[in-house]
Amino acid sequence: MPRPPLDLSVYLVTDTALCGGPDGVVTTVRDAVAAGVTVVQLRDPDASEADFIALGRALASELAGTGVPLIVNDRVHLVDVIGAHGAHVGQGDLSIAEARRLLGPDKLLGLSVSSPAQVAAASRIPSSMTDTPCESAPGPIEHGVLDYLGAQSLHATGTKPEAGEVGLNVIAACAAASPLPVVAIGGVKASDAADLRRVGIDGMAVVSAICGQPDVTAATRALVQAWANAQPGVNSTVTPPPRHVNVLLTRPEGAEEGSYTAPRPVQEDR
Ligand SMILES: Cc1ncc(COP(=O)(O)OP(=O)(O)O)c(N)n1
Ligand SMILES: Cc1ncsc1CCOP(=O)(O)O
Ligand SMILES: [Mg+2]
Repeated sequence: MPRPPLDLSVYLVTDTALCGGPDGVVTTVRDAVAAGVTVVQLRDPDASEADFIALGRALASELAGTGVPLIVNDRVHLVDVIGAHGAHVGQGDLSIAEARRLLGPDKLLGLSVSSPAQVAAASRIPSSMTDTPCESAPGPIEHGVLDYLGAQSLHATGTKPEAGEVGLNVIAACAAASPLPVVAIGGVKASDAADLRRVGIDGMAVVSAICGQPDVTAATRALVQAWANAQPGVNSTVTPPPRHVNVLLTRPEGAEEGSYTAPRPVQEDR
């Protein structure tokens, strides 16, 4: 089943320590969503499995009825346990084939990239995802395996120093190379909105621009306003809607659940 289109414009990635603990994460998410955040990712690499599940469930219940999807960082196997809408994985995490197998066809899946080469690699077809492997065949992006990319890092950031910094030109090249929406992450502030929209990025993923801010509502509104005021560039995939909306993953009769075959385009509007 095709997933609904995603509004990535102001994408909050949580940080439990910066928010002052799990209760602070819930409060931050509540205020940020009320102020216009469009996606929430639960990220807590240090949490125990039990604490991660408890916080995830609290966020799922907080987000119920808001239309804002909850994305689980790294721990794809917990998406259903938590009642989340999808997962985000990086280059060093489990493969997108395995992530999609665990998620099934209806959940959202994002992948981190740091270069146009990684966007291209995500577009190459793993033989596990098709019964007709072929060099020129469409890859996971066209197959609807992925929903969006997270391009990192715009700026060096104290939140994740090891992520480094690639700068605006590389972020722009990732957007240009991608048929999927791309959200930028890494030191992103409201003042980056104009540059990011101009080069075709579809949203701003932030941790410290919201988490730990003295006024989460005001900080979020500043991001939302900056994004709304910025002009979209030529590569933006926001308008018209992303192609993946029109791609259907099919499971042949008798095939094991979670196994995938080539998608069937159900509508072509681009
Ligand atoms: C939206 C978004 N983009 C990139 C990342 C980074 O993911 P990853 O490279 O796997 O690093 P960790 O976050 O797992 O430390 C992200 N989380 N979200
Ligand atoms: C999770 C992650 N991945 C790349 S940079 C980053 C952290 C971004 O945090 P901040 O928005 O505070 O710079
Ligand atoms: Mg990861």
